[in-house]
Amino acid sequence: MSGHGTPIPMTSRKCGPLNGEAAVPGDKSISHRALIFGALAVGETKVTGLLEGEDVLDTAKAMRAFGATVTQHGPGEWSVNGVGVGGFSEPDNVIDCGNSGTGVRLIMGVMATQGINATFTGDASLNKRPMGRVTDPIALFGAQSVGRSGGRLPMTIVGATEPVPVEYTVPMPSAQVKSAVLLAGLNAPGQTVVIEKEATRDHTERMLEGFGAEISVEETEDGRRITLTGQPELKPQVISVPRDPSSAAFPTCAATIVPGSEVFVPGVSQNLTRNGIYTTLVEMGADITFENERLEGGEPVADLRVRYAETHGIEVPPARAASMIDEYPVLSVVAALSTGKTVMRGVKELRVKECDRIDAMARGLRACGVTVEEDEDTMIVHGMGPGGVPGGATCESFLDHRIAMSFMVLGMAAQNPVSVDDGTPIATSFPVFEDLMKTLGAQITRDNA
Ligand SMILES: O=C(O)C1=C[C@@H](OP(=O)(O)O)[C@@H](O)[C@H](O)C1
Ligand SMILES: C=C(OP(=O)(O)O)C(=O)O
Repeated sequence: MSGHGTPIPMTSRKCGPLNGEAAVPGDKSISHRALIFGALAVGETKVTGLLEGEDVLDTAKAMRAFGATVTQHGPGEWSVNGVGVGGFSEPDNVIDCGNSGTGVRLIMGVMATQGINATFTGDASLNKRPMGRVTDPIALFGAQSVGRSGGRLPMTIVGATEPVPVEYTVPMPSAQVKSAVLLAGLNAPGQTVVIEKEATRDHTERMLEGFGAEISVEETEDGRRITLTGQPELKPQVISVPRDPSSAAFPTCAATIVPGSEVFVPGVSQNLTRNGIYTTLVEMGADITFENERLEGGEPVADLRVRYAETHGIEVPPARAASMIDEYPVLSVVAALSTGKTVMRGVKELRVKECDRIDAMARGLRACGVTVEEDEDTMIVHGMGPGGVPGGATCESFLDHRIAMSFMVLGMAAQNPVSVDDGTPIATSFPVFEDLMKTLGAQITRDNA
């Protein structure tokens, strides 16, 4: 697959103990939202700790194309001069969201009720992902869409000129869909209601409140019922983006499986809608201490101290899936190096990420000598115990950053080197992954350097 320039094959070799500090970049979900909400506020929003990964940079470009002024002042330090709710102008060109499902889906939601049209595209991975989950609800507001068959990008959205508010129950656990509907509701008069049966990451709700919108959340028998009053004036904010718990999962899992390791991972968001991986690792026997728990920019954060531990398989509760959805690939690596089997159910959403993540991990793990069972909604990894994975394969990353990073982590503890055919997608979410892991002691090489 192409989409990120010339592929860069990478290899990770068994290494000695990982030691030191792993200060991972800012949270990707919050970074996208900081730029989008900043673009909808009247005045200047200031952001520090913004993730400068490709996904977020594509959202920054998109916000400029819709009329906001987005400026970088220094590393992670940005400002956004917004145009106000309903103030987007029609872009002159196609909006390319690269590899980012979050970017395209949230932006489609925002522009869908602004009486303008826009055409969206992405890379070879994004153009395969389903957009019907957003175009269905935005049609209720009065927006129209025409894309490729199967609801795929490239796609044009004809925004509603006289949007009506809606009540919508999100049919799958998806923070992107929930957020797209809320963002569309922002420019509809009256109250838009979104119901989610299972709680998903709540950054949109928190940020809407922070920017001054009228929003309430009720826990009901049907799930979380979110009510938003449309057409508020959003007030610019000063946002400090916490470090990304999804990125932090990579050094955390690496330290857990490489004997003798001790790694300090500072300032990681412990938002309950995001921290399922840490609960799961602790249940598996990982040695993680949560130090200096505090609030930063309205998000709970902690410093993690992670030491090597022998881990064992567990049944991961399906109810936890939404809070760790992006971490199953790297969890399956820890599972392979644990004793006993790890059962992951309720994970079919993994099949519609940057690639089919169940299939990608199953293929790569099997090539490395691990037994994996799967069905549509389940992945079961038969652990080979500490040090027990043969490795020695080249795994496909399918334009998926999390798959590429997961196999790099596997290589650190497998008996033989593990390679990926292409490491370039890592730059979408964790551009400093390679350098950071090498500083800790990982042996990662670029094979065509
Ligand atoms: O809203 C967000 O920022 C995200 C939601 C999740 O996607 P879904 O909404 O498709 O589950 C997650 O996988 C993605 O990395 C980021
Ligand atoms: C699924 C992911 O991102 P997105 O849907 O934004 O492409 C991810 O980062 O793991």
